[in-house]
Amino acid sequence: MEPLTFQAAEERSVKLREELNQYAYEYYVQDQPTVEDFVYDKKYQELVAIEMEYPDLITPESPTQRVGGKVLEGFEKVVHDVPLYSLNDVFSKEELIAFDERVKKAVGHPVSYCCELKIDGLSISLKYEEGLFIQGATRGDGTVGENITENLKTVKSIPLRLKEPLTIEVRGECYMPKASFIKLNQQREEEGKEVFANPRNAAAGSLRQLDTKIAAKRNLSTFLYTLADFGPLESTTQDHALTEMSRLGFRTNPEHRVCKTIDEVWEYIEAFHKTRDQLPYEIDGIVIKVNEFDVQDDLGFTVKAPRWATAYKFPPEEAQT
Ligand SMILES: NC(=O)c1cc2c(N)ncc(C(N)=O)c2s1
Repeated sequence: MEPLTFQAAEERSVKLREELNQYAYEYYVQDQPTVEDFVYDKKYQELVAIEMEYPDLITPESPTQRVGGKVLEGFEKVVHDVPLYSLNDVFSKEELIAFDERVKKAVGHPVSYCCELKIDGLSISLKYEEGLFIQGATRGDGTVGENITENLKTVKSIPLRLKEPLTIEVRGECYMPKASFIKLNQQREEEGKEVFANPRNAAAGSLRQLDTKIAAKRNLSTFLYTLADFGPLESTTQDHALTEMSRLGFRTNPEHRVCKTIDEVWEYIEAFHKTRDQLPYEIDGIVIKVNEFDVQDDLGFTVKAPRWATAYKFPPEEAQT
């Protein structure tokens, strides 16, 4: 086939990138692929060939930028503009009711709660400038984390460009699905390497790799759940913020639910305590947040944790006898 002129190559690369990023969004974010792998692979190879012929055509959101390949000397430190808070845990229904009583007493009226699964992964913070992914960092101590942007670029569910050119910052969890964890440990056993104790350690170990090619192969995924810098977004509740993050292209957890009473919260907790083994990812509890952001602002924070949220922790799994 005759090599394309620059003009033709530019037009073709724009179209290929749009198609490939849409396919990847359907597969990795919506879990609803619409094309077979071979369709994706064929178009991907065509884009690689065009970008090799005309490297100036490469853009930051090109899917070819997700394969990793840099070997970093180390991770730079990142100071979080908005600190990542930690949560006060509760371990019983009684403690949960006491949390609700404290909230109602402080606020003076009943509130609704947004309940979300507590994903057993690694907290991450993602920064976007005019829609472009510019920085990804670990939680660290909540104020200072590590810059792991290069590794996070290889995580296919993290959008390299948002569906709107917004300047925002979001937080969430990077995790390894149970199936990937089992496969990875089988491989490591065959290679005589030490196996990971659990998916959380496997995800953390993958994101701490200085060779980004290794992270790219670890099939990590994400659920985003906090708007840290709203930019121009005007969500007034946590539930709406999740909808907005999903609209912008982030992967959010579909199991969240707004509960009007603490009894409803307890029903939600019991339901997932029973069924969590059927989830394709590990959870270690439920996060309960006052849904309305103005009420969150009224309640504020203690030294380290929000007064408007708590984490109900499941008892450690009964040892599988
Ligand atoms: N430490 C924290 O603040 C949180 C930790 C987590 C976690 N591991 N999974 C989900 C959520 C959530 N949906 O809010 C939070 S919030």
